[in-house]
Formats: sequence, structure tokens, C-alpha cells
Amino acid sequence: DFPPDDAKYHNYKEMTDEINKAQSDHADIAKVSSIGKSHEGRDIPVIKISDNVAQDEDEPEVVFGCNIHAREHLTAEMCLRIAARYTDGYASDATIKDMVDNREIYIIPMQNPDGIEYDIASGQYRGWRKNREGQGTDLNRNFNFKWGCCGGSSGSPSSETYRGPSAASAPETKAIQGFVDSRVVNGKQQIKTHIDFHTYSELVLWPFGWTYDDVTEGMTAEEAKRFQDFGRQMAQTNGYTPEQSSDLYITDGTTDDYYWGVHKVFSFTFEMYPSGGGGIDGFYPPDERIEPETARNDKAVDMIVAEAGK
Ligand SMILES: CC(C)C[C@H](NS(N)(=O)=O)C(=O)O
Ligand SMILES: [Ca+2]
Ligand SMILES: [Ca+2]
Ligand SMILES: [Ca+2]
Ligand SMILES: [Zn+2]
Repeated sequence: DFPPDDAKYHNYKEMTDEINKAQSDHADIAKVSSIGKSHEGRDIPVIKISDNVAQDEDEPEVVFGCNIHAREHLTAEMCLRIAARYTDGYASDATIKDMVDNREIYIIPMQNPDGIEYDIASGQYRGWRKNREGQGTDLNRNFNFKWGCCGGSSGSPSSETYRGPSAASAPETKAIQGFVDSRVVNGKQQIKTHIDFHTYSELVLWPFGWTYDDVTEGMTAEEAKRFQDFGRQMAQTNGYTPEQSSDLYITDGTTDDYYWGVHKVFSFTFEMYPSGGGGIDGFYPPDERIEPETARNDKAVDMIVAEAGK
């Protein structure tokens, strides 16, 4: 488990208990299911928040994905905050109610449950990043879009950015892709917007990661401008630095490139607090930082939920 001083962070069981409680407290608008199983057999839960939540309604869909990298524990807290705001806020906040009534919001708090549990299992943080297959696959290099295309990942199993033996080889990647693919209804992708939360560096990133080009096959000048404008607007609200993903470094097989490249989902990656300082400690802010550093993204989250209806 987490060290006692960081008890406010949720482990896998505490996370599942929390979303199950949200479901029982708000059964009319919240429904928990599993998108599939991890390598070690853990369910990867998703909580859906919408009116008539048991029906698949013709409403724009939004996805928030968290903790695809094991040590980035602050991101699971980000996803749990979104779930809490959009369930607890339904009765009191008119804007939240409007969004819940007119969107289908999916939140996946722990996309890499095995890695997360391994990172904290000894009681001392291990700095673990990948999933738990063999020497670990970097799930954010394993997606089936431009997989291993461009020097943005490694082919060596011991590497922190090991792309896996083949595209979508990891069960967690299969589960996430399977979920996104399942949201194509009558040939139309229902998911309109997405944020994948990471730590750290305080950045708002948009596709593509596989190329330095702003405009390229699969990204017109208009589309690139939409990403730039909206990314900058969100960054205005949280003080992060907005840039194209590849401005950081080239990556291939990432979630964002898959969501946009394959499904044309208006998709961003957020790197949360801290901004820098380098080193492994940046992945482990004290739990006193959870509230302020997750609340910092409330406005950007609300913007991306609203944008799904554009
Ligand atoms: C989303 C990309 C561009 C950055 C990310 N950085 S992280 N979260 O692993 O430190 C990563 O390397 O996957
Ligand atoms: Ca503390
Ligand atoms: Ca609905
Ligand atoms: Ca729908
Ligand atoms: Zn990450």
C-alpha cells in the first residue's frame, strides 16, 4: 500500500470501492462496468455518468483515461475527482446537470492496475512505469497506430519505453482499444473528446507524437489549428504549457495518436503537477497536493466535456 504519509492516495481496491459507492449513491446517473482484464487478471473498471445511464443514448461521448503509467498516481486522483464532481454535483450545479443530461461521460481511473499495485506493494515506491508482462510493456507505446514507426519507442524489453512484441499486444491496450472501438455505433464513433492524464511537467499536449509536422496525413491545417487554439485555451485555465506532443519528444503508439489517428477523437494528453525538478520524486508529490493539483484542472475538464457537443 501507499506509505502512511500518503494515505490519501487510492490503491486499486480503494478506487473500485469509491466508484462502486458513486454508483450506489447515484444509481440513476452512474454505472460501473469493466473494459476488460489486466495481465494479472484485475478488472479495468470504467464508470459511465449520464442520465438514463443504462441506455446507450444518442449523446456525445467523452472519455477520461488515467494512470496508464503506474507511478503516476496523482492521475487516478484526477479521474476520481471528475467522477465525484459529475455525480455529487448533479443535484446542485445546473451546468453539471446539463452536461450529465446531454453527454455520456466515461472515466477509467486506473488503466494499468497491475503496475500501480506493484509500484506500492512493498510499502516503498518502486518508480515503476510499465505493465507487468515480462519485463513490462510501456502501454503508451503499445497502441495500434503508427506502432514503432518513428523512433519514438524501444524494441528492447528492458527499456522503460518498450513498445511490446506487437501492436496492442498488452491486455490493457486490448481492453482500452476494444472499449474505444465498441463506441462506434452504426459506423459512427460516439466519443468526441478525450483526455489522457499523466504526470509530470504541467503540459497540455495534442497529437501527433509520431511526427514533428503540425500538418500531415491525418491532420489538416484546420484540424491542427483547432487543437492549438483549444489546447491554449485549456492551458490558460490551469497554467500548464500548451504544445504539440512531439515538441516534447517523438513518441509512437501512444493513446492520443490512436484516439485521433484511428478514431478522429479530439484528444489531449495532460502532464500534471509538478512542473519540473527532474528525477523520480516528481512522480510522488505528498498527498497534501492531491486536492489543489486535481482541482486545478476542473475548468479544462468542463471545457472538454462541453466541447464534445460542438
Ligand atoms: C505523452 C508523452 C508525449 C509523454 C509521456 N511522458 S510520461 N508521462 O511518461 O512521463 C510519455 O513518455 O508517454
Ligand atoms: Ca501527508
Ligand atoms: Ca444519457
Ligand atoms: Ca451513446
Ligand atoms: Zn505518463
